[in-house]
Amino acid sequence: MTRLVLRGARWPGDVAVEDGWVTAVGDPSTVPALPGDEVLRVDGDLLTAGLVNTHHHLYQRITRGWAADSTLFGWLTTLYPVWARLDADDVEAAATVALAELALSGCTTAADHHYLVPRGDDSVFDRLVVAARRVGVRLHLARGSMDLGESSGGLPPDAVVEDLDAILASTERVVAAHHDGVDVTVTVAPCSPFSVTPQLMRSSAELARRHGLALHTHLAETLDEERDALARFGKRPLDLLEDWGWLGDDVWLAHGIHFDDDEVERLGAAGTGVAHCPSSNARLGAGTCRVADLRRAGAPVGLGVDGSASSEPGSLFGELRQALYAARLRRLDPTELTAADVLDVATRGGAACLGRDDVGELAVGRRADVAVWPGEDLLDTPDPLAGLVLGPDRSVRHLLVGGRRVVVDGEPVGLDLRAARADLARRASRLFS
Ligand SMILES: Nc1nc2[nH]c(O)nc2c(=O)[nH]1
Repeated sequence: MTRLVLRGARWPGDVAVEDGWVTAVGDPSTVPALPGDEVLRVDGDLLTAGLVNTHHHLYQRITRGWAADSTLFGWLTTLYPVWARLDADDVEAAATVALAELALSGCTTAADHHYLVPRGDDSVFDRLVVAARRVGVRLHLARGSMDLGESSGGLPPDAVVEDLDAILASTERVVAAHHDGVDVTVTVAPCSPFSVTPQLMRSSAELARRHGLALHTHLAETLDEERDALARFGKRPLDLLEDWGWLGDDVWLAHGIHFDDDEVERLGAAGTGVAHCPSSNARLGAGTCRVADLRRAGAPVGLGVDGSASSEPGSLFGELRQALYAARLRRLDPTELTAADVLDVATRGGAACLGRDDVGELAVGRRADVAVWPGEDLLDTPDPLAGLVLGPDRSVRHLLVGGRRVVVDGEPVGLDLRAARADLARRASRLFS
């Protein structure tokens, strides 16, 4: 197979890619020209490992801007009935646009927590895989689920929850149909403490461990969630999680904001990861994740966009700066999280949350998932990575996933994004007409 060499980058130098893997990184003497090389000039640009998005709800790209000033519970109760009207075509259309936008923002691996199965139609999971293959991004398909409706004390209306047995059977089907652990990785992902039964949490852990799959759920996102857990169970969310057998290094949690010191230590000791979603947390007034404390305690922390209904830009690149700002505001300390720290969270930290050691680093022996960031406006900055994180919003010039070109010259390959957005806008307007 032809070797592809990216030449002329300001950071970290030249990169060679063969058969989907990085085979050399460094100055031109480390990556000498070989006959037959294909060369991609990236003069003055900055290369990073592809960013890893550890939490998203791709379908929510169809409901941007709803319940704009609501808390999580108000936002959810406004949107559940709207989402109940979606069908599998809507989900595929929304996922296609959301994934293309993620790719443009440097994301090569995306975890999608999909817990909405309208009218029991679990072909939505097949459609998410279709969308990911069309765009070319690796998918961690978190088969979400809710089985605690309003009539049983849950937050969601009964119309959007599923039956426990149906959830487990469907999860088995989705694993058999799609899990390969490289391009598509299935995760077992009951939704949140106020939308699931303890039986679903325990059965999901059993199913996941039988197949060697990871577990994912929302936890400690809001004080409303904490009050609900205390009222219904007399326990804090993390204690419930532990009761359900979920405290382990095969688990990562979305948001993970409201942890006390002891809980931070327990998460670190267990190696349980946290998907930090700074824009969504701010948009919903949920709080600020203790990113630096969790990392110091040994818990993997990754970055997540969350759905575009609570994080409208849908840009993983944008979350880098947002994470840095949030951490510094929380502590009133500009050294709390550096640009290098947030890049580490968005790459190696995210990969660790997802249980992967083949992605998340631009290094020999890792998969060739590479983001090429335009660098011409950063030539006057002494620290190009700080300039990248702190600087203006940007999209990738090119994006490689396993050496495949997914974005070229700022455009998704093989997808008419303008037409896909127009189709999605038509579908979205139907929801409020
Ligand atoms: N930010 C979000 N939090 C959630 N909790 C829950 O149960 N669903 C959601 C969601 O869609 N977004």
